[in-house]
Amino acid sequence: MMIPFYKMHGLGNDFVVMDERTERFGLTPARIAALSDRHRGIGCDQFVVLRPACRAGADVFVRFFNADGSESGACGNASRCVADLLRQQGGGASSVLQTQAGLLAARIDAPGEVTVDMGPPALGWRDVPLACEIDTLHLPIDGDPAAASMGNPHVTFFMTDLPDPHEAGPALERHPLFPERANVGFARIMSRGALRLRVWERGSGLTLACGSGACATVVNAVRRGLVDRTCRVDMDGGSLTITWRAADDHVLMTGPAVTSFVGTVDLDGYPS
Ligand SMILES: N[C@@H](CCC[C@H](N)C(=O)O)C(=O)O
Repeated sequence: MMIPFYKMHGLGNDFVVMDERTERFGLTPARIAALSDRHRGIGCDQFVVLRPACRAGADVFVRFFNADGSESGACGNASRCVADLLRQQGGGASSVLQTQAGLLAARIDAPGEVTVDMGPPALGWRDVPLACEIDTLHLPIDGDPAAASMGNPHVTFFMTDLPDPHEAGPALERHPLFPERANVGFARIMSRGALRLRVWERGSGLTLACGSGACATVVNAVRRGLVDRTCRVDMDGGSLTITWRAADDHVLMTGPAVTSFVGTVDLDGYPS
């Protein structure tokens, strides 16, 4: 069964996008993990599945899966890519994405440049979630990290020297305090308006950029009084501009969305 897909990326955080709006392809977690494999499959950090929207006002229902086949409620970089894909397919300059974490409004600022309203962060211990009642601004873990949910769980370490995320990332992702695992951000404050970030992503490992991680890091940095509400986030793959709007508590993320190529894949060669 030959199935079309889009290969897209936001700052090098790369995606396979499959459109199941008219037909289902049997995309089980095992099949998604196999397709995401960089050596034996197509290869991507996240696998994105489009389905028909079932909420009023939404244009499409978007599901995000990590390279290991696990599902996430949010993916900032992929949200920008899907909004730009809808534009390429004849949609307008704005769209509404239905996700597991709620409705996200997206606006095309220019072709390939997108702002997504990622909604308000969730800052309660149950929201992240954490395993027990703890102040999310100071977790009892070496390095005094903070936690926040942007529809997915993030923990942020503020440091003067950034470590190699491969060293501490895997153990922190599965720390007992995070019952659903966590995305682990290592951030260095550069000024009130800029920070440097590397993220070890739950289910995918180190990526070149993490949109929801950039949002969570700015939220945590603002809560700690370290940066202003609009902040540039520099990652290995490039920069995003994040604004945590005081008026309504929403987090806005602006950055690029790129289509690398369109292809087809024979799904019969992959486990079902
Ligand atoms: N790359 C993403 C986040 C993808 C999901 C994450 N790994 C999770 O499991 O929550 C982004 O750009 O936000």
